[in-house]
Amino acid sequence: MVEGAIDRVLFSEKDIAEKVEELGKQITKDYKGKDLLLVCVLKGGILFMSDLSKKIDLPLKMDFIAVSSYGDSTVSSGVVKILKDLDTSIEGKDVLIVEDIIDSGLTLKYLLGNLKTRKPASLKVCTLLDKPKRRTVDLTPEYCGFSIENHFVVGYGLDFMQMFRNVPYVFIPKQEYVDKMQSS
Ligand SMILES: O=P(O)(O)OC[C@H]1O[C@H](OP(=O)(O)OP(=O)(O)O)[C@H](O)[C@@H]1O
Ligand code: HPA
Ligand SMILES: [Mg+2]
Repeated sequence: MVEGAIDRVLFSEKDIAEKVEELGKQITKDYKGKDLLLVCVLKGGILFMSDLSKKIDLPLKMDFIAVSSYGDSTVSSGVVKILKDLDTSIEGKDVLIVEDIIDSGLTLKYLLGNLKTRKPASLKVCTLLDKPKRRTVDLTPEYCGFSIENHFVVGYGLDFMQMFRNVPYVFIPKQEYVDKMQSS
């Protein structure tokens, strides 16, 4: 069913699993002895956070925040809204934000600014994908799975019109498919 929507698979399940393992090992080293709190940025970060957390061999906590700037569009509106806030205080904690993708950087810029005011001991970012050429604000993640060109990508948490988040790999959708869905 998904096949009809795919132009090209960018990262296979195996590519992703290997990268997640590598990132998990690095984070395990870097956060040893710290009070690690993973903050998943919903909804896109859910699959990555779930897999990544299993590869971090440390006691850690998790919390979730939901923000939105895209809605059903493939272009950021530039206006970021908190749809669901964290359940707990992050004061004194070593916070690692887990994102599926950094595109313009507007979502993260807003989140970093907002979370910084809550006095975490440290605040860093781990993203599966990064599109550095699309950046409109200056921002570099401490941990990044793959740097990609300016493609709209879908799968492994990333949606197109809220669909395909459950696809276990990352793909570029066919332009005809995107156009057809957006016009219907
Ligand atoms: O760097 P930016 O241009 O801000 O784009 C990146 C953000 O946009 C997407 O989320 P979206 O707001 O679409 O919500 P979702 O995670 O629920 O899909 C994605 O998951 C990132 O959070
Ligand atoms: O390439 C993307 N795909 C899906 N959602 C996104 N949000 C920002 N960039 C993207
Ligand atoms: Mg998101």
